[in-house]
Amino acid sequence: MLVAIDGPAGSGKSSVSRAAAEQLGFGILDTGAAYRSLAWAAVESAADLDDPDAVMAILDTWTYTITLHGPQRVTVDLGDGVAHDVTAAIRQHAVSGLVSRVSQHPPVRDRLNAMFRRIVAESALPGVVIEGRDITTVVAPDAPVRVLMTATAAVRAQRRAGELAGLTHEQVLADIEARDAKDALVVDFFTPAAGVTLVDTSDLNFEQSVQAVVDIVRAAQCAAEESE
Ligand SMILES: Nc1ncnc2c1ncn2[C@@H]1O[C@H](COP(=O)(O)OP(=O)(O)O)[C@@H](O)[C@H]1O
Ligand SMILES: Nc1ccn([C@@H]2O[C@H](COP(=O)(O)OP(=O)(O)O)[C@@H](O)[C@H]2O)c(=O)n1
Repeated sequence: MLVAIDGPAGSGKSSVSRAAAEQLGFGILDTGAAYRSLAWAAVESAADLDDPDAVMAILDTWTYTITLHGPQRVTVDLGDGVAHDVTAAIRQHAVSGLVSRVSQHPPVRDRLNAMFRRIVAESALPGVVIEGRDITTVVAPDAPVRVLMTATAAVRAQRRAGELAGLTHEQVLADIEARDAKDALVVDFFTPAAGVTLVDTSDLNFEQSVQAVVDIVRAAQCAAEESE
């Protein structure tokens, strides 16, 4: 079973999807990690992040891996046979500020979307939660469970501020609003598409958010069993 989850920065998609996947015995594919790794790779190769051809050239030569269960581990081989562990590097604030520049290119998105579908198809897991910005609409529009996770900008900034030492709430709020605005030029992750369930986590704690997703998946599993 495929569970598609989208949402803006700090809505809880990654952490909630991971915990829900664990409870369900499913894998988890964090698609943002690939865009982050691509931005990291572009900087590492001194490529122009705004030039789609330069970014596509990296996709032609790199080898990207990500774990679908257990602790997340992400590696990038830039073509020289060395698999760099970028798990921590791609979470750095500097990388977050650059990702929208590589994710804005339509051919880059097409290539990564094909990679995401391949990773899921080859996983041989009973289910995979796949989370990002355009999973419910572009990557897996036919997924039996599709969720848009939201929270107010202030709540999202508060959650992120807890992770980013040294930045004020105002700085974090300004950063995520700027990134969301740039990302939203390419994909709409603020309004649920037809058939997508909205989960607003503004007034939910972490456990309640996880439970909301697990409940939606269990209801879909029951409905599928009944129709068999
Ligand atoms: N419902 C929630 N209530 C409180 N904290 C949450 C909730 N959901 C997520 N968090 C915390 O907020 C932070 C950002 O969540 P994350 O999953 O990284 O968001 P996203 O992937 O949407 O950017 C994490 O530290 C996470 O533990
Ligand atoms: N499906 C996706 C996932 C991420 N992204 C891009 O990757 C960036 C990082 O995504 P992320 O999910 O790791 O970001 P957070 O919401 O965790 O901060 C986003 O700001 C988008 O630019 C995307 O364009 N499409």
